[in-house]
Amino acid sequence: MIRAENIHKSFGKLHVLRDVSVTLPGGRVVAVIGPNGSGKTTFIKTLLGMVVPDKGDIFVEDQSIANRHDYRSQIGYMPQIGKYPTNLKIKQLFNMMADLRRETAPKALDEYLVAAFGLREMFEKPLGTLSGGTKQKVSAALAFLFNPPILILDEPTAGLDPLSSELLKEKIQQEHQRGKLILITSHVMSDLDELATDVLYLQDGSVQFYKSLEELKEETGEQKLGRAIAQIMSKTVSFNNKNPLVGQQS
Ligand SMILES: Nc1ncnc2c1ncn2[C@@H]1O[C@H](COP(=O)(O)OP(=O)(O)OP(=O)(O)O)[C@@H](O)[C@H]1O
Repeated sequence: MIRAENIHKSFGKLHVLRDVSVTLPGGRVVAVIGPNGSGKTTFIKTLLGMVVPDKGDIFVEDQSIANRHDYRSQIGYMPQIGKYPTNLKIKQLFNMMADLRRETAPKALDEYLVAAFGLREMFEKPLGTLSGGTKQKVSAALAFLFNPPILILDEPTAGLDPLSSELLKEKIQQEHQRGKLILITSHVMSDLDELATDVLYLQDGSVQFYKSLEELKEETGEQKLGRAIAQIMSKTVSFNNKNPLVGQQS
C-alpha cells in the first residue's frame, strides 16, 4: 500500500502538484489520468523518490520514504522512456540489475516477459542499437523481473506492437490477480478500461477525483472509460479558452 499525504511540488514558479493526498491499496490497478502536463509523471516520481516533494510525505507499507531508499526494492518501475547506457548489452543490463538487487532479489526471477518478448535472443545487442519498442520491452521485463509487490508503469504500452502490448496487458492482469498494487499512467483509454479498477484524475496538479471505474461509469452513464473521461474533461476544460482560432476573425 502507498499513502501520499498533502504532497506539493513546484519547479521554480510552476506549481506542479498541489496538496495531493491519496491511498493506493494492494490488489488494485489504479489508472493515473489527466491532460498533458497535469503532473502524472511528477507524482509517480515522488512515489519513487526521484522527485522530492516540497511539502507532504509518502508512506510505503506505512513507513515514510523520507531519506530512505530501501523501500524501492518493493517497487518495479517502468519509465515512460527508458534511458540506458548505449554501449551496454541487454544481457549486461540484466546482470547489472541482478547484481544491484542481490540482497533483496527473490531466488526465482520472474522472466515471463523476457521469454514472451524474445529478449534472450537479443541479449548480445547493445542498448543503443535497439528500436524504441524493443527498449520498452526491456524496461517492462526489468520492472517485473524481481517480482515486486508494487508496480509503477508510466505509459507501458506506448510504442509496443499489438502482440507485445497484449502480452504486457496479460502480465499486468496476472499480477493484479496475485494481489499486487499496480499504478498505470496512460493516454490509451481502451487499455485502462481493460486493466484498471480505479481512476485517479489529476488536473493542474490537483486530484480532481479518485474513484472506482465502476462508480465513474455509473455516474457518467457511459460504458467506456474514454467516453466517461471525455465527458468530465469537456466540463472542466473551457474549449473556447483553449482554442487559438476563437476570436481571430477580423
Ligand atoms: N524537472 C522539471 N523541471 C521543470 N519543470 C518540470 C520538470 N518535470 C516536470 N516539469 C513540468 O511539470 C509539469 C508536469 O509535468 P509531468 O511530466 O508531471 O506531466 P504529465 O501529466 O506526466 O504529462 P504527459 O501527459 O504529457 O506525460 C509540466 O509543465 C512539465 O513541464
